[in-house]
Amino acid sequence: MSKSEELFNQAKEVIPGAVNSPVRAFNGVGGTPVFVEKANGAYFTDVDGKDYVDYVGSWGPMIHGHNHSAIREAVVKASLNGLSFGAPTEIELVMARKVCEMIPSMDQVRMVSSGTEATMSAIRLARGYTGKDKLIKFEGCYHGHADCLLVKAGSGALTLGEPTSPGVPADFAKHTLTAEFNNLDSVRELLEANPNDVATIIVEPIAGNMNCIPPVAGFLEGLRTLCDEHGAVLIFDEVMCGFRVGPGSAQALYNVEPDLTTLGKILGGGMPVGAFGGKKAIMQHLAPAGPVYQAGTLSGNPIAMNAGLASLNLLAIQNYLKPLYDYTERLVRGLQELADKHKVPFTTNHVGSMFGLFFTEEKQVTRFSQVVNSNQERFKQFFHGMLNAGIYLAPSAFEAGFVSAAHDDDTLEKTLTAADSVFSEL
Ligand SMILES: Cc1ncc(COP(=O)(O)O)c(C=O)c1O
Ligand SMILES: NCC(=O)CCC(=O)O
Repeated sequence: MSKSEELFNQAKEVIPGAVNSPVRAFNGVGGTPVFVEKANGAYFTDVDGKDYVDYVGSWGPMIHGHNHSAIREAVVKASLNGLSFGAPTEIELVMARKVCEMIPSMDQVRMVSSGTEATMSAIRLARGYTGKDKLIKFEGCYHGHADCLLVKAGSGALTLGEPTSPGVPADFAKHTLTAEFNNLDSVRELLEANPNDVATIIVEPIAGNMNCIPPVAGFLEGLRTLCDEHGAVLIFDEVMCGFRVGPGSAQALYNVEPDLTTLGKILGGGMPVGAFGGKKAIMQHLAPAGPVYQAGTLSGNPIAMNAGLASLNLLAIQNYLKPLYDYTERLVRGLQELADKHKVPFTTNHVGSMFGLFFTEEKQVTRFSQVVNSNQERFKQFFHGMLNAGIYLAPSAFEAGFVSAAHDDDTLEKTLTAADSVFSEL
């Protein structure tokens, strides 16, 4: 038995499903999750000493590669002054200015400790600001595990077959309306059927929790217009795509300004950080400036802020993201060529350094239903073949993949060599 298997069996005794977050389990692909010992650059090493080229990157934060010296040094240096104070610090001001400067639609920002807290708080704020209760989200989008957002959710909820979680009271879920991603008519219908009731529309501007689906032309612009027409707050959940598709995030890439933005992952450089922010007129409703309550013992934690600032500062380096985009393009093109060579029905999506792989006859995937109908069995075989060859992809067909600044020609060659052999056996 491998050490991972041994640890997995022991962990099942004291941790539900042996993991502290369901997506880490291999329920969607079968088998035993790999227990990690350490990580460096584009690789991690498991407890049995095997190295993997990592395309999960801790589910997004590791855009600079694992164990980046600038971030590690920022953490070590900050830790010498104490770990948490529960009182304001200068680094919080520096970090807030940095975020608002990089994302100009954000006049003000509040730091939290996870993406879940960010979206949950942004929704409460939108409801408090508008005095309305209903929200619109999109089937297959995941915004963390707050009750009102675990309705037809993506990511692990979808992988485990419980997109609407038991434990969410029907009285809460009834305020959550779900539309189809990339389908403006489905949103318009909901708004018309619920006049003056919709507080907010929350969307991942690039869907990354139902595999990877970019917005079709006009979709985000259309949401902006519909929100303006119906007095609803537009929230872009950029927890995943924020800073990954450009320093200004998806809203800069597509040139559409939301009212509120939620952030996480890259924002903390690997430490637990989330944030929400946006127009001052809305943010001023937040306690203690206004009446909508939101709080956190460790919010704005000095170690996390220093790690996050180091992460954001790296993104400011000239042309920093270009090599990641080039790598991602070469990766998906290479995989497509190999799939074609071995006559495996397959297509890909990518934006910036996010990508999605689909085992399907469809030429282009733009809708949730196409993802759900793609060949899950093929994905599982592909996943395990790649894992065996030392290439770590997300253990689910409903997750985006990520490239980091540490991926290079060598990791690309390893990946494509492995894929050539795995596709040949599908
Ligand atoms: C788009 C999006 N929003 C919110 C979340 C929730 O963030 P967290 O897991 O940090 O709570 C995630 C990922 O988990 C995400 O991908
Ligand atoms: N795309 C899925 C996530 O980012 C979630 C990570 C987690 O729940 O551990």
